[in-house]
Amino acid sequence: MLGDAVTPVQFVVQTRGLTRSFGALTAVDHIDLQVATGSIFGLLGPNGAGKTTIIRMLTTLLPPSAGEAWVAGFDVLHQAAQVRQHIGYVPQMLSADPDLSGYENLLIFAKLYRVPASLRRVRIKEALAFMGIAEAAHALVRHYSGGMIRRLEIAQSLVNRPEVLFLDEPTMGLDPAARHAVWGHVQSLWRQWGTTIFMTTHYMEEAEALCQTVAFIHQGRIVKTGSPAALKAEAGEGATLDDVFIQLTGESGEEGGSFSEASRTRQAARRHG
Ligand SMILES: Nc1ncnc2c1ncn2[C@@H]1O[C@H](COP(=O)(O)OP(=O)(O)OP(=O)(O)O)[C@@H](O)[C@H]1O
Repeated sequence: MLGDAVTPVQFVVQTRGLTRSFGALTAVDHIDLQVATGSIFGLLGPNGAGKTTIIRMLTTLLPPSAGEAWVAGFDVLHQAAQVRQHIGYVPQMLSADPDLSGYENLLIFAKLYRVPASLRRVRIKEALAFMGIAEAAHALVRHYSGGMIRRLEIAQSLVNRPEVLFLDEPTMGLDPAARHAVWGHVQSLWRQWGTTIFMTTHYMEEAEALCQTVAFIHQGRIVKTGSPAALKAEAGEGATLDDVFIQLTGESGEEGGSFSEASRTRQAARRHG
């Protein structure tokens, strides 16, 4: 929780040789990462590059096959409970219950995170207001738009005031207006609370709008790290971040069957059928 860390750390996420295999497949291959405390960091890469697997290891949901990782100063393997107390995680898949109100969904998360009963109401109201959905707090989530559901899911992860917030494809399947609204709320969260954001995205425009540092991952390996501006300059005059993506991975960030498929899945799911 904010202000609750044992010692302030310069790098709120650090990995050394982090590796995860599934049978013969090495999905994440000896990753060394350092994410500065208080920054917005973007992990970029094509479908199947290993982004979600990295997030799942950093959020203690999946044990590494080899290597080490620390989040908020705690070892993900040996201090998993402490890591969980200091993070929020918004997965790609839907995590809100459509048959409950927004308030009720947040109450479940507040209990899961063991927010003291006396603080729950305040924390929930604060998170709903922060994400701009206070007025819909008592409506059933099945009546929310896709953008509102996404903002609710982020609000859910804020009730324990996380030091680091992991967002896996935060605007997947949203229309441009809803996407911009999510960006605005993520930016104010970062500005006002100083929360470190660790996100993945396929949208290069999103990475440019939000991230100070990005790392490109391809076939389980980090192939380039830097600021969007520096990487574009290095790629050549007039290069866009999409050009950098194509140069490094041989694929386009926003096209391709599997991405479209994933996007459709999220769009279909966002209104809960
Ligand atoms: N539980 C699992 N069992 C077997 N293979 C897996 C498992 N989880 C992921 N993989 C494989 O590991 C590789 C990396 O997957 P991962 O989901 O991390 O990629 P990604 O970059 O997040 O892609 P996406 O954008 O589709 O989420 C893929 O080849 C995937 O099929």
